[in-house]
Amino acid sequence: MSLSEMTFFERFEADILSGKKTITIRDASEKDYAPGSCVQVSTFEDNRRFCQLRIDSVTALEFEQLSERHAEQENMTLPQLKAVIRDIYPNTDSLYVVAFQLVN
Ligand SMILES: CC(=O)Nc1ccn([C@@H]2O[C@H](CO)[C@@H](O)[C@H]2O)c(=O)n1
Repeated sequence: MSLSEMTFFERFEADILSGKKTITIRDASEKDYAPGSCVQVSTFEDNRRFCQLRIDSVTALEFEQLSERHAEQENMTLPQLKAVIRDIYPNTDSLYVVAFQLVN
């Protein structure tokens, strides 16, 4: 996927648009987003564009370092966040926290 595009599962759309979700945690395939750049955001399921985000930072993180702070920024509990990440990325512990803000 291009570095000016990002997809999210549709179930997170409302939290992103309301500003409740301000990070996403990805694997190494998405670690190269450039801080300061804007990305077009679409749903994973039907590729429907729903917003633009500005990338604030991309920070390496091991699964075991996931904290309550990350969960808060995901609008989840820590056990929920860990379960979601294990589900999406069952085969790696090397993750990246992508912090963003909504454009407009
Ligand atoms: C659709 C796609 O390509 N990939 C992903 C990967 C992750 N995420 C979300 O980021 C957080 C931490 O992983 C959680 O909120 C995840 O559900 C997502 O929505 N879409």
